[in-house]
Amino acid sequence: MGAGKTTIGRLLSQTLSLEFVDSDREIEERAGANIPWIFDVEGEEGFRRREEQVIEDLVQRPGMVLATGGGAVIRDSNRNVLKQRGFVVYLHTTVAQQLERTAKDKNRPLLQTEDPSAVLSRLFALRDPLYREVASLIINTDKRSPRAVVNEIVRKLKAAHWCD
Ligand SMILES: Nc1ncnc2c1ncn2[C@@H]1O[C@H](COP(=O)(O)OP(=O)(O)O)[C@@H](O)[C@H]1O
Ligand SMILES: O=C(O)C1=C[C@@H](OP(=O)(O)O)[C@@H](O)[C@H](O)C1
Ligand SMILES: [Mg+2]
Repeated sequence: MGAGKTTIGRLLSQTLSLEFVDSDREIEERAGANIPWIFDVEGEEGFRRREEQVIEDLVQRPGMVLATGGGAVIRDSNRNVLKQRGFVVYLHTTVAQQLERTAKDKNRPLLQTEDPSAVLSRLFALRDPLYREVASLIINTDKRSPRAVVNEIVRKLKAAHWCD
């Protein structure tokens, strides 16, 4: 959360003239409800079920940029299809930077707690190995503009022959 998946994914898609989809937005559209509502009513488990279905569907589409939510890597099935179908970029970010970037946003239910820093640190410890397992590329986003990050991703995509 706050690594910049949505922001950088959108900018990357514009740069490459590809369709952009954010799995969180797709979940909200299909549910006709926002993420805080889904967490309230169905719990995190209900949200993860929806997320798995949406990712399974979206990875079938060719030639697109997909931004997932930060917890998508928890499920083996998501990691498998992402790895199989995509060039996966892990946007690596420190907890301090994540905190700064998410502080004012009330739309992340997991961070609506007394101590979001502790939550982010715990999630980072659990998820960092999973992001590494699925990543084709790891990029540090701390103190770097979205444009600089996108330019580096494009360079690496070209080197790996994923785009011209
Ligand atoms: N590299 C960056 N530098 C500065 N601000 C950023 C950067 N990437 C994202 N942001 C800002 O941080 C916030 C969270 O970004 P977002 O794209 O929603 O992250 P994610 O989808 O990974 O949770 C947004 O306000 C966005 O403008
Ligand atoms: O890390 C997580 O578990 C989550 C991250 C969120 O997406 P972003 O990573 O885009 O903020 C969103 O999917 C949901 O609030 C849960
Ligand atoms: Mg996002």
